[in-house]
Amino acid sequence: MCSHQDRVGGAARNRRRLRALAGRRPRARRRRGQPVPLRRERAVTAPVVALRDVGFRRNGRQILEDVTLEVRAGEHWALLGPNGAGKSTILGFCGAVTHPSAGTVEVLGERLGRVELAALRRRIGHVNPRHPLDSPLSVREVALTGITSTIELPMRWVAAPDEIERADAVLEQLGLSPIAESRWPTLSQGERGRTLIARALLSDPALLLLDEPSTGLDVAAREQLLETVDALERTHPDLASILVTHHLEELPETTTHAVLVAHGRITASGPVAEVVTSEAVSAAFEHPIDVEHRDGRWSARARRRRAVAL
Ligand SMILES: Nc1ncnc2c1ncn2[C@@H]1O[C@H](COP(=O)(O)OP(=O)(O)OP(=O)(O)O)[C@@H](O)[C@H]1O
Repeated sequence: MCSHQDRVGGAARNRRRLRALAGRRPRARRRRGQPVPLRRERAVTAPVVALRDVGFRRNGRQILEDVTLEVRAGEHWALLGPNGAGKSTILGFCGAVTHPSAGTVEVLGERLGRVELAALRRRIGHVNPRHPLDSPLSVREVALTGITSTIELPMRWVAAPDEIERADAVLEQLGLSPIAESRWPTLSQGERGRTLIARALLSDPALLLLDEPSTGLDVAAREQLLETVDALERTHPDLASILVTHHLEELPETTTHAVLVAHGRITASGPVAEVVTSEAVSAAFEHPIDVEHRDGRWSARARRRRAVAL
């Protein structure tokens, strides 16, 4: 006959054995008075961007109304819609550039209006194809301006050896090492785009904003840029991104969610396969559009409303 102690010990051993079989670790015992730890799934899925009932009014005109959107770590959103729909204005909130006229915007857990925008912007990677750089900085130097959060290299600023090492590691990741010494004015549009992604990553952001990153790229350069964006899912798994485009062909394969905007309102939002459909896209663009999804890539063909009489 076994004692109570033995039975308890045996039960504990059994539990440990069962946990080991299930590949689970024993739960750490919490002392009385210690704070309850965040559950893993809650910590991982806390929104990186949260827009709630956002409105934006300028010069007596309602530009955005009732915009609600949540982007979480590891999600890659596409922001789609016709010209003038309000995409850049929404991106302006996500990038801590613009304050809303109504509703609330939280970026990286900070409420706009209660935080210094410039400090918040330093934690956001922003890829803008109209990057206003004038000096002939090298690719490595442009990437390093991601650390200083400036367009030009600040006077008398010298990168520390570990910063140069980090910059070179990111350039290597993005296939830019062979042109690390090339000067900005001599770069092709595609090389510039990838250099700006390197610059954005150097600020070690939790959020990456890509504002029409394929603008001005030929079809091959566009594919290289999209490959670079797709690789981020592997190299930066917790990064959240929002990409603005008019063209479904410019959606990276790793796009997880999409939001359609028309006339300042969200017309559809959610997992990309549910949102990027012929019906939803046609409704947002107010035009019949056939959407296709093949081999991970999207394409759209606008139908003519009526046959042209010859
Ligand atoms: N600060 C502002 N003052 C006045 N009007 C503005 C302001 N910002 C945006 N708008 C107007 O709001 C509308 C939405 O602009 P926004 O740039 O967000 O659209 P978009 O979807 O990005 O357009 P596009 O695809 O053409 O770049 C446009 O009609 C624009 O003229």
